[in-house]
Amino acid sequence: MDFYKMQGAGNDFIIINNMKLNIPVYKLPSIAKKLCQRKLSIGADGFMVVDYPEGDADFKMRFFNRDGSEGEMCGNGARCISRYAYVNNLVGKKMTFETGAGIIHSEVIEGRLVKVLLNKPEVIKLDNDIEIDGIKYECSYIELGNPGLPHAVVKYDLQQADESKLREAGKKIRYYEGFPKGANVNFFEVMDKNSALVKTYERGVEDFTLACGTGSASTAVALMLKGYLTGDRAKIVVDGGELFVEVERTNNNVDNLYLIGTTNIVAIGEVKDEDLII
Ligand SMILES: N[C@H](CCC[C@H](N)C(=O)O)C(=O)O
Repeated sequence: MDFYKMQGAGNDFIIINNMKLNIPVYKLPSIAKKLCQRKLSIGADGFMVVDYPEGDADFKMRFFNRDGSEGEMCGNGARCISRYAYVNNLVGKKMTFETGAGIIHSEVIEGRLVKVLLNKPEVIKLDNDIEIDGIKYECSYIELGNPGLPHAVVKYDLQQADESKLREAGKKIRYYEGFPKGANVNFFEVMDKNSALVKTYERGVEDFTLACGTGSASTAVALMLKGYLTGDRAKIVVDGGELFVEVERTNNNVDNLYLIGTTNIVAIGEVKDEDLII
């Protein structure tokens, strides 16, 4: 089984082409779980599969978290799979693909840089403040696409933060009863009118990742609509690098939401994991 290991802003993925491999879909979650284990296997935040499209798009992207759960979408994953499809001659520089949250339009701008038109925010609750164990959090809730990928956007003094307290908070908010699908928890600290620091505790990874693309985009939307950020382009600084988010909107209505950033092909290889019984 040939694979690519890629990362975008430190969010890392294993990618395979199931149009060649034809692995039955029901086997994919267990393969994801196995291969994404750090130290025991290749290790990654997520496992992505290029598959035959159901409609007119160029291909279908299936996204699995490292715990084997299927996510509706993944922004950094979408950027990486775009470059994967391009370098493997499956598509040209511009492409469309199906995801669990809807169709994605994407473009390999040049070299490692990819720009993805994300699914629109279908749910935006800007003032969704929450209280857990007596601690109040300024929080917004956003779902990208339909069915939507759930994101909480939470204010936090990240530069002063105690890592283990932050992780505890992330874990609690991720399972907060007010979020029926659970949520990816994006803690933010505004840097200036055009940039913010973001750290995401991810559903399905159940820990912080070095970056979350849809989380960074959801945060940019919430911060622009709340007036923390001005202009229509934001720089989001994450532990694994930088992402850029562009928001085209009519007042509070988001028309187009773009995620831009570099991708990195780490390795191209063949899976030989003896623990993997396919
Ligand atoms: N890291 C991803 C999000 C993965 C979504 C996943 N954690 C879930 O909620 O199923 C991103 O760049 O957008």
